[in-house]
Amino acid sequence: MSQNIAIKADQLTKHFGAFTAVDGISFEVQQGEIFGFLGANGAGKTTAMRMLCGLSIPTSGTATVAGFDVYKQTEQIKRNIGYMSQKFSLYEDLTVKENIRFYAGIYGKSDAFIKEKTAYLLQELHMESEANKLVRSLPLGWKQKLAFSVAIFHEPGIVFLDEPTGGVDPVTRREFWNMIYQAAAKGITVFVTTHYMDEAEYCNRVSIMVDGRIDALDTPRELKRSLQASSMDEVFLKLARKAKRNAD
Ligand SMILES: Nc1ncnc2c1ncn2[C@@H]1O[C@H](COP(=O)(O)OP(=O)(O)OP(=O)(O)O)[C@@H](O)[C@H]1O
Repeated sequence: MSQNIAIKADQLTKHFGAFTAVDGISFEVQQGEIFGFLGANGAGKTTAMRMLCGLSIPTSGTATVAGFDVYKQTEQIKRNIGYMSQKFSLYEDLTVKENIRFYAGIYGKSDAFIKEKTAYLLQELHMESEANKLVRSLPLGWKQKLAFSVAIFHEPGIVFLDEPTGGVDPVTRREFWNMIYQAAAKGITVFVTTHYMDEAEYCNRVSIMVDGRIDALDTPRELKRSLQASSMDEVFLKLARKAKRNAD
């Protein structure tokens, strides 16, 4: 069966001066896959993700995202992906509706598309009565769901999520993951970092970064089997224990 490759990295590397933040990582992510990108604090996840999103030029190595080159085609990458950063970038002093309109406008969507899809989205999120409220006034979990919805509003093929569920309760995280599954079921490739090991179990495949390198990459089931671990928590602890790099 031939599958489409959404993301391909080969020896991708990033130096900051003499420090190697990302050290020759290589992997492929298939279209529609939920790919977990794990690692301890400071392992290099955000740096790697920023290179893949066309936000930071690599020092060496190669990578393509949605078929576009991370050195030469960063604008095409940005148009074809969604990105939810750790400090997810909703405007707190705009309303829910204004935020949606703002981001949809960046991607050049028509007024008709924005109007129809906004109505659908607010209904899906059960946020119709919040439409005209400032984002500042929303609970964190709602903001995160809204930020995710905004990140995929322009219907990209790939979405990058950098610790999208930090700081919210398990029920809200579970609801967030239902949204991720729905996106993946529509064929959107999901590249997600998380520190929650229960979330790692929800991924199709998981890579674990240690000190800038990918130390393990497989399905959660296979990782547990090969490391003789009963949970992803244990897998993570066994690998992360080897880290020499100090977290910030
Ligand atoms: N602009 C920069 N200049 C210098 N060093 C940097 C820069 N950005 C990141 N680093 C360093 O690179 C390393 C990897 O950082 P990165 O943020 O990619 O890690 P991470 O795995 O995403 O961590 P976290 O889980 O805490 O977000 C860290 O030691 C960090 O201090």
